[in-house]
Amino acid sequence: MGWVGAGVLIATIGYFLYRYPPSSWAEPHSSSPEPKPGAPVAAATANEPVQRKHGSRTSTPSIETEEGDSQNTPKASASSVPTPVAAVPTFSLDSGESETSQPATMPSISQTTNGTAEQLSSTNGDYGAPKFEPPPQPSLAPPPKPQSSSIPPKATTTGASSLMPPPPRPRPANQANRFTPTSTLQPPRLSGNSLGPPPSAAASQRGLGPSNSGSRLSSSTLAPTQVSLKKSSSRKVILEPGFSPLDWAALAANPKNNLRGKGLPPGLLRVTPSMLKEQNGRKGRDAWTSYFGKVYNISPYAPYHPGGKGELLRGAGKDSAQLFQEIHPWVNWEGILGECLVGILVSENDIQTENALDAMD
Ligand code: HEM
Repeated sequence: MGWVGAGVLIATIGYFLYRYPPSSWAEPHSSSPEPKPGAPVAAATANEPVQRKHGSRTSTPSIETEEGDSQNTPKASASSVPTPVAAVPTFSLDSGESETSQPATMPSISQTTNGTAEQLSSTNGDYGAPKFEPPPQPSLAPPPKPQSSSIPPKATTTGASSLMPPPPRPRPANQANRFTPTSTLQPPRLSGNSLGPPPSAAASQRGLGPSNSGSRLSSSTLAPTQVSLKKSSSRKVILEPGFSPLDWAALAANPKNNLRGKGLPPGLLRVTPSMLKEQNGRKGRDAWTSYFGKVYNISPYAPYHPGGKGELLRGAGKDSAQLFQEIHPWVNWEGILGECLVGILVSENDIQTENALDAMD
């Protein structure tokens, strides 16, 4: 296949040389719009951007690109080979000094370069935009030459296929759609530069704190205000040394301490409401309280109560379930006062019947 392709290539080249002898190539740079490839010209003018973008898909565009710059020429010539008729004229321009044959296409380019904005606008909407006159080659000539004025045209014309993307970037948003890769690349950069994420994170923190400056925010985040608020709202008391929760745990862990109280018989007592009422912590008596049918001696725990002795004794001689649940339902009552269990709460009638039964015996 390689030999066949080479043969075809050679044949096409010979055909081009025969049809477009080198003498015609020698024409000066002057923009002489030859009407040879009328159809290609139109396509070139209108479709310049498209051709460069899409590359070799459209035969006409590929041809023009090849002509435009020697850089892309080799491949272009090969690709154009398949289309013998239309592609031929444009090729001749590519190989040598494309100025002669391609002027028609080039003029359109030059105009576009002059008014890049116009090109962009037209290209943005539809590529079938009106055909521009052919002052193209001038634009081609400038690119190779380092002329100041030629600089803008260079980008559009010579590098058209490759360089086209850059010019469109800044101006029209429509082009961004075309050059999806470039456009996509830019947005991400912008987003990264915009520091969207960092601000958002910081914003969240700021949101938590007051609307102050960063430094203030940091200090505020330390939450002196919140802490102070908790302190002010907190009803905890400063416990005396040796009365911490750990100290209480150590005390309760030893059964010899007899946290139930002195002078009580072993086993659970039947405590009537009247009996409970008498155990209010006054006159040297221990303070008892009931909690869901059980009676506890809370006097030993009073100095260890984080809420203070006074608060704890609010439940002395009565049921403390409501107070307890209102203030700190998360506290494990049984875990703390398990060793202080005195008995179970019974009604007065139960005690009377029991006493009657005992008397009968
Ligand atoms: C029955 C009447 C009681 C009252 C009126 C009472 C009241 C209080 C109060 C006002 C506080 C401070 C809450 C705070 O500002 O954070 C507190 C804390 C506490 N109380 Fe009581 N209390 C009672 C019974 C008990 C009992 C029987 C126990 C043990 C079983 C107990 C264990 C605690 C504990 C562990 C804390 C600390 C809670 C915490 O740090 O989150 N209290 N109590």
